[in-house]
Amino acid sequence: MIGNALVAGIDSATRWCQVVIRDAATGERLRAGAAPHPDGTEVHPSAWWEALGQAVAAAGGLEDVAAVSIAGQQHGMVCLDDEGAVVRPALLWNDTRSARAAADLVAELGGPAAWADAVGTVPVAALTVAKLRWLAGNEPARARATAAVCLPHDWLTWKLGGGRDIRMLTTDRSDASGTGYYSPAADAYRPDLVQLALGRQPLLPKVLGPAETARILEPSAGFAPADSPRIRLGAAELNPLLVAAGSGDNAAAALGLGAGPGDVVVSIGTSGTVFACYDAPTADPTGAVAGFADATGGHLPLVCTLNAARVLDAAAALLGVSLGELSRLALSAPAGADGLTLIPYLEGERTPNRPDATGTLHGLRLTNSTPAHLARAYIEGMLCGLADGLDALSAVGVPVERILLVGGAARSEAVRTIAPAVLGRPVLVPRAGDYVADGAAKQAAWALNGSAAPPAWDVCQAEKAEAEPVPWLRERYHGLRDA
Ligand SMILES: Nc1ncnc2c1ncn2[C@@H]1O[C@H](COP(=O)(O)OP(=O)(O)O)[C@@H](O)[C@H]1O
Ligand SMILES: O=C(CO)[C@@H](O)[C@H](O)COP(=O)(O)O
Repeated sequence: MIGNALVAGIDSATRWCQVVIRDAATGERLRAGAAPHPDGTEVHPSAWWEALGQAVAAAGGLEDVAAVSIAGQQHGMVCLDDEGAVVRPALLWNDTRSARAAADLVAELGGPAAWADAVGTVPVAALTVAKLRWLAGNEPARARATAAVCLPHDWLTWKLGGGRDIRMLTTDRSDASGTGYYSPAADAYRPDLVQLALGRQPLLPKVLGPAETARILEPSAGFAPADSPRIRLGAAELNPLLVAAGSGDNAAAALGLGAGPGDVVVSIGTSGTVFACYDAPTADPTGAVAGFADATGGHLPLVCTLNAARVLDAAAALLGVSLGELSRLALSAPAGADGLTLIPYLEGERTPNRPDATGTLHGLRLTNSTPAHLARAYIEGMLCGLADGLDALSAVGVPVERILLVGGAARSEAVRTIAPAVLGRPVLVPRAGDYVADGAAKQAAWALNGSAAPPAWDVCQAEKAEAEPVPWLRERYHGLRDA
């Protein structure tokens, strides 16, 4: 029974940390706070801890909160020595230096199908397993010093619990499934694949079930971590704080949105992701669909692109306009931008696996060399990349009945207007919200009340956006993408 208990959900994303505090029984949103993370694809975990402290303080602290759960950016490699000290800055999901290592691992196990069978996912640079191989090959001393390997949400959960003994590290199925050395179909680590990547066996976090508790922090035990006075975790007279298992950020978003069978979430944030809650594991040998686990005990087939909202940031910077003006410009140009097409691989690409690719603008003419055409081409190109993700999910048998469009770029009117045309179906656009943090808050409430299912709070009011599909635009894109 959770009465009027409060729960906190934390989203430790690539570029910032967001904290949301809700009523555990009703789901009412009470307070929130945020703080930025440093830029870059290699970040010291202490920066996440610092930001988490600032975000918690901005959200009014956790003194009155009964349970907390942390969702985090997936795949980042956090290496700890046997004393629990960080061995090197974490390599993040969007760091592509491990592309060669991923290709080597794929070949060494016998090809993409062997990986899809083993762990549901074919390694690319993003996956932790590839980063481990990169570490072994490029920083052997640091590889030898690595006594434990964990993920961003695992590390933060452990820090919240005092962060001393590496044997106390925990993770959950959803985030473990993004390492490349955990099989969500078998619900087990694959130590042989860790051995293949690193040449030895570091300690791996214990994998908790979706509603399990990672730690209970007793006030009398003085649980406020000494190195972060900004996290005001509670005074002695207050109740214990339950720390739930946490999850990967996309799994938390699915939980926060209440995505059900037939729902596909298209999230346009720092990463572009297309994913669905699904009842069976997937094993896509093409590598397009990663066979991740969700945060409820099921599966989360997912396609991830590196080029999403930041493509629009780049377009706005190029044109010297705000994001609002970029949207207005794009909507003033015709569908297809009079032949102007962007292949949006500005950061290389993960799906398709082209880590060294660059972006290309095709079809420039005098008539379409305008800010409006350029704005339209950037948005259409970015959306074409995500539409390919939708096709890839369908190809592995995932039903697509409703599309939920979320993420920072869904705030753009042009994105909301053009998305149904490019994706070829109507989209539901939930009101802008912190769905990852909301999912984490639901998980905290679930662990707290010990019920069979997560709370059914409805935090997601959505509007429908419809448009005439433009299949010719995608055909043109495909021709240029594969040229
Ligand atoms: N109105 C807008 N138009 C286009 N992009 C936007 C708008 N508002 C925010 N964004 C972009 O959304 C991105 C952040 O998305 P978000 O989903 O919050 O991030 P993350 O994936 O890191 O959690 C940023 O690149 C930001 O510029
Ligand atoms: O790598 C993936 C999914 O496989 C990314 O989705 C990361 O989990 C980072 O997410 P954001 O910071 O964009 O939310």
